[in-house]
Amino acid sequence: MTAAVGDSQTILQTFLPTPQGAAIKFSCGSKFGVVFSLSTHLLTMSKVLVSDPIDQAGIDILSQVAQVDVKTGLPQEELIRIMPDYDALMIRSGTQVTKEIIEAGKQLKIIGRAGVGVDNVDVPAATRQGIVVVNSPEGNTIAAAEHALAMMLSLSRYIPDANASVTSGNWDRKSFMGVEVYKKTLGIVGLGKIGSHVATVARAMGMKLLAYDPFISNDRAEQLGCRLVDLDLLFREADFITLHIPKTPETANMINAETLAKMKPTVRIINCARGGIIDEAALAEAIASGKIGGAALDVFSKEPLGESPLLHLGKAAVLTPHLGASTAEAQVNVSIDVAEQIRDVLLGLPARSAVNIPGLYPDAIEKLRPYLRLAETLGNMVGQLAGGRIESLNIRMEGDLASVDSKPLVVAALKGLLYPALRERVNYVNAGIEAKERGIRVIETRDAAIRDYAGSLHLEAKGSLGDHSVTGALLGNDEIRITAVNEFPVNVPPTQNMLFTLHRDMPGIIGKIGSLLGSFNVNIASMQVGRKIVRGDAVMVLSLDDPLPEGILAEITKVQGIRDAYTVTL
Ligand SMILES: NC(=O)C1=CN([C@@H]2O[C@H](COP(=O)(O)OP(=O)(O)OC[C@H]3O[C@@H](n4cnc5c(N)ncnc54)[C@H](O)[C@@H]3O)[C@@H](O)[C@H]2O)C=CC1
Ligand SMILES: O=C(O)CCC(=O)C(=O)O
Repeated sequence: MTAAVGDSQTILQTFLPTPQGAAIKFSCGSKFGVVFSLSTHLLTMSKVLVSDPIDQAGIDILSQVAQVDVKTGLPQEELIRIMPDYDALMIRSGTQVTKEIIEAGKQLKIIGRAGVGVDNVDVPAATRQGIVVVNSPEGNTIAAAEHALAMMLSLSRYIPDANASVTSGNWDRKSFMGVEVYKKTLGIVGLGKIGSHVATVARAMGMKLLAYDPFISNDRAEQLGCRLVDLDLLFREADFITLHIPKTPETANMINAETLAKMKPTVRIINCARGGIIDEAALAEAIASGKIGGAALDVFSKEPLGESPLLHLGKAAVLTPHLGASTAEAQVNVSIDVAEQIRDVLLGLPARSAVNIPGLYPDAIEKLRPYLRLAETLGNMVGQLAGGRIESLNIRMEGDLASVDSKPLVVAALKGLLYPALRERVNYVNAGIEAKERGIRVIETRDAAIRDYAGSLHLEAKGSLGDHSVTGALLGNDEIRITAVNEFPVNVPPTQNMLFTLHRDMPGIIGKIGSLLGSFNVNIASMQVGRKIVRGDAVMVLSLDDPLPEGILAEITKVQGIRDAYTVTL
């Protein structure tokens, strides 16, 4: 059930994921008011669990709209136990959000990661359950880049060991002869946000820059003063190598015994990205045996690190406990960024940095919002017309829509298509995956030449009970119009209770349907017939004030000339 006050109604119906309850927006003087969940007839405030240390700035934002419980360092079993109470979970890198925790989150609508990497969240499990996962893609970029640079300089000048030596009462100037970074070659693996900032600063320090990133253009690399090369060449030529990539199946163990063997014996490796990108045993062995110069590591395969050969490498290794994002500024940034998104989702608004909603970025949403409603309505209608098992959904973007990013429209159409089967369990997060799991083939086509309306959408569902199509467009003020049903032209707004008939266009048929509905006390609000030729096949679309009583469809199909009849409830 979804209930809303004032203008938030549409937004809530459209965007609130898995609303086991309903969200109500109240105005109470603060910017957003308070969010309540209405479940089993009880009005309760939304609850957010913060399970890692998060800057107070974010907690203050969340407290305006929800009850916030800060409970850090909880064991998995305890998290699983308390998860059913919460609508949102906010974390840093400490909490491992496993499938079990997600499945326990029966009310959970959003997981907010106050940082970049979401590798501590089982995103596929969250997606499957329709839970939005958001992160803060830029809040700690500078902090992480500066940490990598600090690590590079610390390692090249042995600062941690020199400091330990002085604080132990020594004055040893011979043991800490370092190297300069000026005119040395820095190999940057991953030229995204953090890698780019590292490049900018390293260039200013007079370093020569090589970069490997298969998803970055030569132009962008050139702008940053980097030469894009293949990984092999980067490994062979770099004096320093710094990693700024996510951990993925492709990047796991990217630095291993074999790749280490290609590197200069003086090379120093910096990893402030993710543990597991380096084979730690192979790295420790390469440093201990003098095959490479050293390493500075902020991230590890297992955190906390515990016993490891990396602990016994003296000044050739600089280790920090995942501090890349640990600056006052970054923690405020990520906390606010993620708290705002959690607040928005609890209020039924879209999240700006959802990692598991395909193509639904704020700009796209704003531009497409009326068309998303259109796609969802048409999906819902065509699904109900087709009935049975849907084998494929063909979505044709027509007119102006032929040139827009179709992903959000496809997701919206699938959400509508699956709504009759899954009700509130389907949302923008899981519509794609739910369709795929049901074996529904999605075919997208475009036709800019169809110009009956500025932009229209045509959906055709092929299913076990037959094929049906609906076309729709928007009138000037964003009003939805159904403009064709099974290729028969009509012009009707969608309404809550609709009846469609496929029939032969012949005298008296409309009257018969009217009388029949009247005999069941069903009031007709409007009626329209679409036909291509006089006395040929036709479609009748009726808007009804009341839902059709049980059994009446069968009666309608007995009327002479009626081939089929369908109800659609929106
Ligand atoms: N130590 C810490 O506390 C922090 C660590 N990080 C980590 O730093 C890493 C980079 O973060 P951002 O720069 O914000 O991400 P980003 O997404 O802006 O950049 C990542 C880059 O890696 C590239 N890439 C992906 N797969 C690749 C592959 N197989 N080979 C080469 N390049 C590949 C992408 O094209 C992209 O340009 C992430 O793993 C993130 O989790 C981020 C913040 C703090
Ligand atoms: O939350 C943290 O301190 C870690 C940050 C991080 O690793 C990330 O943002 O990817």
